[in-house]
Amino acid sequence: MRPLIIIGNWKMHGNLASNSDWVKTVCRGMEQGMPAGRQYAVCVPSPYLAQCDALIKDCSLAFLSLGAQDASAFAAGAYTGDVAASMLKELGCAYVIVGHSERRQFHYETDEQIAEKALQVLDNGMTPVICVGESADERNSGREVEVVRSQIARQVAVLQDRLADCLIAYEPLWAIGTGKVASAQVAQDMHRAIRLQLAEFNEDVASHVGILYGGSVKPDNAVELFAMPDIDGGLIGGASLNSQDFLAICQA
Ligand SMILES: O=C[C@H](O)COP(=O)(O)O
Repeated sequence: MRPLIIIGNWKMHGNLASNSDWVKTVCRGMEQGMPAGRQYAVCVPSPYLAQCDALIKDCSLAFLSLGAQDASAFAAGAYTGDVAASMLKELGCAYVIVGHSERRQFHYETDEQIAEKALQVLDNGMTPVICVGESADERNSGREVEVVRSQIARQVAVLQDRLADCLIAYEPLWAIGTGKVASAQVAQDMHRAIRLQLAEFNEDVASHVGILYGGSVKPDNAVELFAMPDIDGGLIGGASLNSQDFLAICQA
């Protein structure tokens, strides 16, 4: 049985004061009791990892972890501005998002680079959250499954059995930050397609991999999405910035 995993992604938002309020509010809310068997995390901007690590450790909830939003594809070296997976590990991260569509769009990341990043994250004992998803044009021209299959195939080619220790986040680009959530059935259909594709490679990997949905998840649509058999949780952007909304989604 795969656990439900809900991960907030603050993207490039936050400051020292608001981060502290957020973590303290979420911890207080979670201390009141959460549905059993779930895992939660928040992926914060790199400069705030140490701060948020200390705040999360202070509340010592075994089911709440810290995550990062990207890692270098290299272990160390002359890569100005990049952050190595080993550094993220030292700062308390359990999860690292790789290949978010905003990294693909603004930093021209390729599937091959994303797979190398995932390997670095795995080699340092953390869980990569590998993002895939199609654009509105690709869906409108009926190519959504083909596009996502090609992204997944490139991950399989590099990661092989190690995919069993990764999470995949299906995030249709047309649903990110737009308020246009994929219907639960549209999301389920793509999650199913991803799982079937993984099963073509290895049935054991397919049954173990958690596939999260991301794209305009809100407290009022989370229950229906998370009830789908192949949706194993969510990657939450905008709604994770509000501690009460994030808590409500975690409790959905
Ligand atoms: O990483 C999160 C996704 O990009 C979803 O963002 P959103 O919830 O603001 O649509």
